[in-house]
Amino acid sequence: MAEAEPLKVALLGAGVVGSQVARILIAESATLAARIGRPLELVGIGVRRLDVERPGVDPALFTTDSAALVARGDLDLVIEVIGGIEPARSLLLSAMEHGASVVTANKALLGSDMAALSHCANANGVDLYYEAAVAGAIPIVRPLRESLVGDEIRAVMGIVNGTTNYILDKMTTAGLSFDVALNQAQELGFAEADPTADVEGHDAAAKAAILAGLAFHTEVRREEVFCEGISRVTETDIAAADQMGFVVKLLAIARLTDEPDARVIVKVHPTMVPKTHPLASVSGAYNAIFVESRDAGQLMFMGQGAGGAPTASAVMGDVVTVARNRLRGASNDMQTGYTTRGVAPIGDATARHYIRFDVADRPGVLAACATIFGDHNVSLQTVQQSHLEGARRQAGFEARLNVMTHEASETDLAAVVTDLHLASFVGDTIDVMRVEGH
Ligand SMILES: NC(=O)c1ccc[n+]([C@@H]2O[C@H](COP(=O)([O-])OP(=O)(O)OC[C@H]3O[C@@H](n4cnc5c(N)ncnc54)[C@H](O)[C@@H]3O)[C@@H](O)[C@H]2O)c1
Ligand SMILES: N[C@@H](CCO)C(=O)O
Ligand code: NA
Repeated sequence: MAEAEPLKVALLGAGVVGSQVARILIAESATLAARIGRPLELVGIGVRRLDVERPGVDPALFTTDSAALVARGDLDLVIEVIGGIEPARSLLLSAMEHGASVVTANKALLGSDMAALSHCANANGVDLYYEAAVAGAIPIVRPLRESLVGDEIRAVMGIVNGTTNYILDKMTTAGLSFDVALNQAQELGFAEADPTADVEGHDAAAKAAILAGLAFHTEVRREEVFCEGISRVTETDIAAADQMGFVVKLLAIARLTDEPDARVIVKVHPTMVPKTHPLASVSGAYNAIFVESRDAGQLMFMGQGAGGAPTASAVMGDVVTVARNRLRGASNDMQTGYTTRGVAPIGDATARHYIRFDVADRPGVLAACATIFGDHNVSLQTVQQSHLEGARRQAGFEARLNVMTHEASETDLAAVVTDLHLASFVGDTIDVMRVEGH
């Protein structure tokens, strides 16, 4: 009978996440059928190589021809866990054009091309779900897209990369060097094979683009996200932050500018966060997203942002929802409510800033430094001076200044740093870190 027909599912990719998705689809088929109201039938798994042992899965399901698999024309659902831009992009567009709904964990693809994918989903009346693409198992895409859609998001600040959080946490709490902490993250399997995407913030920036788009109902592309990773964060930065009551976290931040036609500020950078802030206590490879909205106030979402099974949990939540939609003959319109807010250049972003530099210890120097800040409209909150001894001291620069500013724009702050560099009474090294949270 037509009602008893299973929903046909294809899986693309059988790596860390895909193998866990396959396991759940097979082992939990009865439970899934009960929750959906119809069985799911896994009809094919697209892989790159057939000569790999994949226990527990019928070998007849595997194919290296993913393009033919998604173009069968009778699929209800395609799950993409290959990663990267191509061939994932072409495969998903083809799947949707052939009438299948899509579930993907691919933040790189969504970060670069959300508009084309959501347009294709709408044009074909199918679903595009991607909970696993941001912060793995943590429900954050659907809370922003559905639960909070009647509210007004003010800001989203998140720890969305497990590898960098692990590195910064171990440098802070165990005194490990950057390299040792990174090696540990690689051994534990959080880091990418080439950890540049983690360390330089590119992975977090793709997730920031997705979060900003969801929070502010607009399209934000990865290239528009200001991105600075953690490779230049030193043990001195972490120790100085600690002394002042802060921890250093790599944050993805999205908020609106304070102007009538508000634009989106979206950025990823190492950030000093007060130890009392909810994000400060997120340790190890955990992820967390802190949301501030008009009516709900402050919300915190925390959990495992990486790993095969946690990420598969988010994929399967989407699979069940999309399957239910399919049975109702409905799809979730991705573009309704989309506005066309611009993304503001990073120079317009404001934050408090921490600045550390060495100066000559003689009369008038502190006043001259204060004048440089004042000349560029940067107001000082606190200034601490300490005397440098021995190896910490550069010839002629005997005092270290730790300065905390009030809120200042990146443009004004950059002008301050340029002028400090030009001043004969300031040493060569000027370290700056942005500060967020209260
Ligand atoms: N691993 C995680 O913790 C995690 C967390 C969140 C999101 N993701 C995302 O999930 C996706 C998969 O990640 P992963 O960790 O499982 O990666 P992975 O490298 O372990 O698996 C990807 C698999 O896809 C296969 N593949 C490559 N080209 C293919 C093709 N043309 N057709 C079919 N298969 C092909 C590869 O051989 C590999 O086995 C990525 O988009 C990743 O960003 C991963
Ligand atoms: N390498 C990523 C995997 C999850 O996206 C991380 O460390 O968070
Ligand atoms: Na998620």
